[in-house]
Amino acid sequence: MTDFRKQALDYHALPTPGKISIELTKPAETSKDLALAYSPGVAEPVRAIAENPDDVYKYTAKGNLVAVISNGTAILGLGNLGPMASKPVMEGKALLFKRFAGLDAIDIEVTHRTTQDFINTVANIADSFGGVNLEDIKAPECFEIEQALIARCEVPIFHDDQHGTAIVTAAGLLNALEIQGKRLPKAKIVCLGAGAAAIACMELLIKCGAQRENIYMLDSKGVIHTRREDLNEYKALFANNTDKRTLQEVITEADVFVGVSGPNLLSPDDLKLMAENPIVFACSNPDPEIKPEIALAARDDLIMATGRSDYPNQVNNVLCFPFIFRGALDVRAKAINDEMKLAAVEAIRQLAKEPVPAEVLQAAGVDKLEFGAQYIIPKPMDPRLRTRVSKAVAIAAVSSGAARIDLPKNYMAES
Ligand SMILES: O=C([O-])CC(=O)C(=O)O
Ligand SMILES: [Mg+2]
Repeated sequence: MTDFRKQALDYHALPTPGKISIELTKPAETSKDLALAYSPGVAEPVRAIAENPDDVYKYTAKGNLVAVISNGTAILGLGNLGPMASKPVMEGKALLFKRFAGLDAIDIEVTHRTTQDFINTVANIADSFGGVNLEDIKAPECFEIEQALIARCEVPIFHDDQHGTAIVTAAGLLNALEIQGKRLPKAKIVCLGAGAAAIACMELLIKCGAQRENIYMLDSKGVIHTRREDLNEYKALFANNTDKRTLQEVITEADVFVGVSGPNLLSPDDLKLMAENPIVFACSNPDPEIKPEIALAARDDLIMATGRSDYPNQVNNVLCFPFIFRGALDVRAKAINDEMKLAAVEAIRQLAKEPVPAEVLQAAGVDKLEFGAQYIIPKPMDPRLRTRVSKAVAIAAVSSGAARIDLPKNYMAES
């Protein structure tokens, strides 16, 4: 067993199995405490909520609680490994919600027969939470699931692998293009992968100014083009009217490569075909489409990002999901809409242009971080993400009509 593998397994196993637990927020020591916490005192908030449903936010933990729900059908870039194998990732998301946004999160892994079964399960429990983060659910079912749940639920439903990934990709890519002296409306973009993250990333890039006809998406069968007859309705939106069929043909003179597929699918020779000053986001987790050291050896005019914590430029939905939920829950948003997503893109993007505090440099283990090829996007442990992104999202929720309450006083004021 490699050293790192053992460390990772020990981290999860010792001293207590798993990464999360539940703690109490009220005293529960004396008979008096128990009389308040449980019978008979608990009857009082029961009656209050029965009379006024919004009181659930006043008397329970709902307003600070997120459900992280998966069926394990697309765990990271590892594939369909089942609900229980997804549990470490879902606990990991709960850890990140708590660590970065102070939100309590609980993982729920659903075993189901039909897609409708999964939808019913989630819809029937969604009200217990302030919001639902759907995670690692395979395409194309994930699209139908998210749409059905948004229609049925009163709390925000957010498929992280679609929108979290898309928001962070858009923020990083807009900055990388700026550094490379390029513009999104002109950029030729190759997207390797046609799953949840791919479709959502490209749709959001189009909302940010990319041209649909400049996008070449590839699935396991090659370029998605208008003459293919095997496309589902989501892939069909990206069918390009082209006679190019291979990765090598479409990546020639491309400005941007976005990989949301699997490990080692981009070769140094492919990379050499790209236009000058290219941008490569190799975001498959845990193993990118090309390793940064290999990519940078092939091209020195490259801006390179991965989904991982151990290289510069981590384009990973961790920069988004804790904060978009923080902002949404703090104004009791009914949904997470496009206005809120675009506000998150802009807030993440702008933060990378500001001087980096010493504590962030220390946590990142580097002496310097300055907006440029090695620093296109903030670090996950930057505490300003919480204030900036959550605030931008909450304001957008209020102004777009998704919020059920106004911004709290002095919301996310920075000290
Ligand atoms: O977990 C991560 O690092 C990012 C993510 O959502 C995925 O790859 O599915
Ligand atoms: Mg995921």
